[in-house]
Amino acid sequence: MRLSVRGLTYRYPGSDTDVLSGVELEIPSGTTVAIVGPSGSGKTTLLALLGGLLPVQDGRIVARSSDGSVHRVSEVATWALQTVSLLPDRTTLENVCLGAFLDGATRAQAREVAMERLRDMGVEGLAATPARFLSGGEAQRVGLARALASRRPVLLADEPTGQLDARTTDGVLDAMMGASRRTVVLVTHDLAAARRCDMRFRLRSGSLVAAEDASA
Ligand SMILES: Nc1ncnc2c1ncn2[C@@H]1O[C@H](COP(=O)(O)OP(=O)(O)OP(=O)(O)O)[C@@H](O)[C@H]1O
Repeated sequence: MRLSVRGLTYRYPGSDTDVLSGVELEIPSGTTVAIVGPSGSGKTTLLALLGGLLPVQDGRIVARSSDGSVHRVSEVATWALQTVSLLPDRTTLENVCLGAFLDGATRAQAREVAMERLRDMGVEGLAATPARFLSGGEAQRVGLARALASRRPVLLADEPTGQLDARTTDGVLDAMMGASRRTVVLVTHDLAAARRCDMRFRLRSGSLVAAEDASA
């Protein structure tokens, strides 16, 4: 799924400045893209606009599949958010099954794919644990497993490794960027994660600039 962003400008209601001004972005199908930039530069806002959580005020966002058909990103994307919202009284496995139910999987299919994604994230031992007992980092990995349990071709991820140590982050990124060849938009402060992406952009003064090296 190819994503195109043209002239995207956004201002929060009541504010007198644009958070984003004229953002241009072209993401070929199956490409992983990191969006970096200082705190408050508008990264989460851009992701929210991409996924339809905020209404587009000015500009255009299009998702196009290889046959040329056009989609709303919200219909083809799955999310991994900074603050993971799991159902606290349901088990880890049940929470991850929800990702597969999004695609219309049967209960048996959902359980199979959910167990695979939990293994990818190294948390399969927690399958039967109610989500309310998980640590922050465990919950984050379960949230990512839930996102990846869906076959939707676009993954929008906001700091999905923010609560993980470096070694765990590596394994999680392997799974996230692995075989499925999704189009991934990753908002991150984690330079190691940004460097693993095919392309990197920095938000500066409301616009995106190519970031060869994600360090500055
Ligand atoms: N609902 C809102 N109403 C008004 N202003 C907002 C709202 N949400 C965010 N902002 C402002 O928009 C700007 C961009 O915020 P955003 O969360 O997109 O930045 P960010 O780059 O993701 O930051 P961080 O790295 O700290 O998560 C900030 O100045 C923030 O205060």
